[in-house]
Amino acid sequence: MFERFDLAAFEADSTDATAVDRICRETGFLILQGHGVPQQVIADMQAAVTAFFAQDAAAKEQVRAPYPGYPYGYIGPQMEALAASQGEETPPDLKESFNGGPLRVPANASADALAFCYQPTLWPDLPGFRPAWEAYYAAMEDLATRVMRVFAVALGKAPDFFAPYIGEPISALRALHYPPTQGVPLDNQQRAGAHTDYGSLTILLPQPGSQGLEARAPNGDWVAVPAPADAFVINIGDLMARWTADRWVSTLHRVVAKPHQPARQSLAFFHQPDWDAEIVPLDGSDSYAPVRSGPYLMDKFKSTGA
Ligand SMILES: O=C(O)CCC(=O)C(=O)O
Ligand SMILES: [Fe+2]
Repeated sequence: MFERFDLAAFEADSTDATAVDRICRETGFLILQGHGVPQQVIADMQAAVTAFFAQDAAAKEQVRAPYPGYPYGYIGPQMEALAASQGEETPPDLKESFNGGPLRVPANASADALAFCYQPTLWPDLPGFRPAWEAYYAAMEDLATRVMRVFAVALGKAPDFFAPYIGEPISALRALHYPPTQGVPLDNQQRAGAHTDYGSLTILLPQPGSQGLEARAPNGDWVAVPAPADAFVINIGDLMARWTADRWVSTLHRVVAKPHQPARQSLAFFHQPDWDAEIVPLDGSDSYAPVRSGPYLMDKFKSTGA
C-alpha cells in the first residue's frame, strides 16, 4: 500500500509528479527517498532526543508545558489522547513527547500568533540538545518546502505555487517516546490513538525498523507503515485535504499498543503554512469556506486536551 518517491530524481527534471498525485489521492502516505538530509543531522537529533527521554521525570518536568494548551515543551505520559480530536473518548496515549516551534519570530507577527505558535520553545539543560534540534528543524523546514514544490506540480500548478503561503511557516517539531509496554493495555488504549494530522504535510521519521505505526486503508483495515532507514514517511494533513477540496486524503493513523513492546522513538515534523495564509479550495469550488492557517491550527490543537 505504501509507495516510494525519489525526490532527487524529481528535482533533476522537475516535471513528473503524477505518481505523487495518485499516492496522495489513494493513501495520503508516501515514502520519500532521495531527500538529501545529511545522515549526521539525523543521527545527532536522535542522540539528543534519546538523551532527553532517558532523564529522570524531575529533569523532564523542568521543561514541561507550563499550562494546558501551551504548544511546546515536555508533555508527560498519560497527558494526551489523540483520538479526542476525532471525538472519541479513550484512555490517554502511552507516550511522552517534547515539542518545539519555529526557529524565528517574524517582525510583523500578530498578537494571536505570538500568544500561540511563537511562544518560546523550552530548552532542556542538556549539552548539544538545542543545536541538534535546531539543525534538524531547519532541515525539515527545507525538506517541506521541497516537498511542497512536488505537491504543486502534482496538482498541475507551477513548482513555486505554494511559495507565497509558506514563507514563514508555523511548523512544529515533536519528538515522541513510547516507553516499553507492560501487560495488556486498557480497552482502546494505544501508543497514539487514531487521528489525522492537522496541517499541510507531516514528515515522520520512525526509528528505523520499528513497528506499530498503522494507517487505515480505504477498506477499513489497519495496515502497517514501514519504517525504512533511508527514507522519510510523508503524510497529508487535514489542511491539505481541505486545500485540495478532498482530492487528497488526510488518512487516519495510529501507533498501536500491545503487551511487552520494546520502547519506540519517532520524530514528527508538522508543516503548517504561514499564520495568515488563506486556504481556499484550489479547484475554485466553494466546498470549504476560506480559513487562515494559524487560527485553524489553534482550533484543532484545542481538541486534544494537550
Ligand atoms: O510515532 C509515530 O511514528 C507517529 C506519531 C503521529 O502520528 C503523530 O504524533 O501525529
Ligand atoms: Fe500523526
